[in-house]
Amino acid sequence: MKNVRVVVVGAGVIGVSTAVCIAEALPFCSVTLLADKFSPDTTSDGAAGILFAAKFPDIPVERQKRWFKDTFDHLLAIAQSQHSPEAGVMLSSGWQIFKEVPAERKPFWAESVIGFRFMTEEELKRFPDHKFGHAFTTLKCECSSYLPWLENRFRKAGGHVEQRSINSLQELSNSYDIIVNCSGLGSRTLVGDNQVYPVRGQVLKMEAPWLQHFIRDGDGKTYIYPGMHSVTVGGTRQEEDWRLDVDEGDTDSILKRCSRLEPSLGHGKVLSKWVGLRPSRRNPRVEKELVQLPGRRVHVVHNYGHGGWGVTLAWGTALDALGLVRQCLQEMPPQAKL
Ligand SMILES: Cc1cc2nc3c(=O)[nH]c(=O)nc-3n(C[C@H](O)[C@H](O)[C@H](O)COP(=O)(O)OP(=O)(O)OC[C@H]3O[C@@H](n4cnc5c(N)ncnc54)[C@H](O)[C@@H]3O)c2cc1C
Ligand SMILES: O=C([O-])CC(=O)C(=O)O
Repeated sequence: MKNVRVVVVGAGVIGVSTAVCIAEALPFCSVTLLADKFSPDTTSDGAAGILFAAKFPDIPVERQKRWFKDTFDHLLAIAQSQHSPEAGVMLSSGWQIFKEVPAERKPFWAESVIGFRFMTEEELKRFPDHKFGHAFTTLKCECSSYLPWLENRFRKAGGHVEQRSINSLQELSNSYDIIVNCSGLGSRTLVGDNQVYPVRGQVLKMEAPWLQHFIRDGDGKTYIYPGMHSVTVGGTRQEEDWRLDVDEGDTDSILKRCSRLEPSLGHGKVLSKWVGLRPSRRNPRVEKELVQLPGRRVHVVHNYGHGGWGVTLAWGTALDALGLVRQCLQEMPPQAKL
């Protein structure tokens, strides 16, 4: 019998991953995935989905390495299985190039990706504005395929899905024993966290099937990511910019910057343009608290604020959130679990 009621708020890559981890690991819990937007309408759906991350300042690097590696290993198994095309997960090789040698020449995730090395002088000749680079094989996880695939896995594990918007956690406190908050930028209003803010990103999908290797400028503003059906080119990182409409000035700038790195893009065709708001925060919030709501104290597990690295860290932080849910269960009085 299912006797503990858990609700996961948010159906982007963080919420769906977290819901799957809980539903599969804790079969005695009844798990509901509740969100106002599902795939294909979440921020996660438009992400390039490359597994790559910058370091958060205040989280022990060992924990960040685990988040990266747990996600990498989980997605690598999918990329190397018959599920790869349906789940939209594939291996992706290429270069990250720098105009100046970065302070940390080797990123913290270098051991987690495949075949990480510094680029040779010969390879760098292709990029005359750049003087240093990384060559490696990582993964690309296309959420417009991955999220429906993962939602299906959630349903198979007995999970329930509900589409609606909530204005406060209080609306859930009578119906659920544990609330897991994966609402991304929505946490600003849902739990009043002003530390989470938007970083606007615009990308284009292009038809250029001859491109097979990714190229990313180390400043994170210009990148070319070949995918399963098109090439994602970008981008922008505009802090505190809430505009969701396509900016044609950004489109021109993206095409100009990317064509400088890969001149053959001039022969590609723009298929679509997209804007998303990264749910950015100085550090992601992956922690639990006991919240006093009118008439009831409720366990809340937070998992949001992954900025530009949500796809990269989704499975790893979902496993941490699962661990926090287990802790909540241990702290609950026995009758609450009946
Ligand atoms: C242009 C661009 C490119 C990117 N490329 C990459 C990349 O290559 N690699 C990478 O790792 N990351 C990338 N990212 C970052 C990535 O998209 C985010 O980190 C990730 O999508 C965050 O996932 P999330 O589930 O927290 O948020 P979201 O996908 O925004 O989901 C939030 C969910 O919460 C729900 N919600 C919010 N408030 C409420 C409420 N009050 N009631 C009910 N439901 C609510 C929403 O409906 C939604 O379902 C990119 C982002 C952008 C914009
Ligand atoms: O930075 C990148 O290479 C892609 C990405 O994660 C983003 O645009 O947020």
